[in-house]
Amino acid sequence: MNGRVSIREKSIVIIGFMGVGKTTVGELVAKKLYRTFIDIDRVIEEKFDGPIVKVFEQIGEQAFRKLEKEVIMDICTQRLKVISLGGGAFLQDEIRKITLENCIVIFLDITWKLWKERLNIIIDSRPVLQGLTMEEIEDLFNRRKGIYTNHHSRLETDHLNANEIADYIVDSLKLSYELYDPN
Ligand SMILES: Nc1ncnc2c1ncn2[C@@H]1O[C@H](COP(=O)(O)OP(=O)(O)OP(=O)(O)O)[C@@H](O)[C@H]1O
Ligand SMILES: O=C(O)C1=C[C@@H](O)[C@@H](O)[C@H](O)C1
Ligand SMILES: [Mg+2]
Repeated sequence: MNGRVSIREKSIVIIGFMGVGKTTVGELVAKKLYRTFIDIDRVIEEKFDGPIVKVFEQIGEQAFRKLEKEVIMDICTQRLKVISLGGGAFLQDEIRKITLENCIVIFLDITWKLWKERLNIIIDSRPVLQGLTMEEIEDLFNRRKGIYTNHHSRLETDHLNANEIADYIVDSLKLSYELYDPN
């Protein structure tokens, strides 16, 4: 894919911290835009026929990151998809570069105050959080902010439900299509 792809055809990539709602919102955005939804964690889970926690146990984080990169490099050059990344994908330069070049990258942001209320429902399925103290998780949350600073669009999600976030994304995309590709 090259720079001449119409903005209307570019795949949408959703980034942000673990549990912010990338998978939930991505699926809704895809439905609203009649596009295919791809969740990178799910692709990896299907390859391993088991949850991400098991994948980490079997191959370790380093091999997971390598696989995550390969899957994203392959998928993000496709058009007309909605793609939700894993929360750590943007740690890798090559992933940041290829998605920013080829896709519309949307950063779902959340404050620590709201995010920490969600910890209980996600901790069992997020190996990176397991065994950390609350202070260590907050530190990770703050350090990870830096990797998401490269994006095309940022949305503050505090106090919005997933459907409201998806509607906001769809509306802002339609506006940018009209602005940048009026035909
Ligand atoms: N806007 C929201 N308000 C409240 N809860 C939400 C919202 N969005 C998602 N959730 C809930 O938060 C949890 C995590 O959501 P989800 O799995 O979509 O996060 P994620 O960003 O894809 O995480 P990961 O980076 O680990 O893949 C789910 O239980 C989901 O129902
Ligand atoms: O933020 C992270 O490092 C991760 C987030 C999840 O989406 C999974 O990709 C995995 O649990 C690692
Ligand atoms: Mg997810």
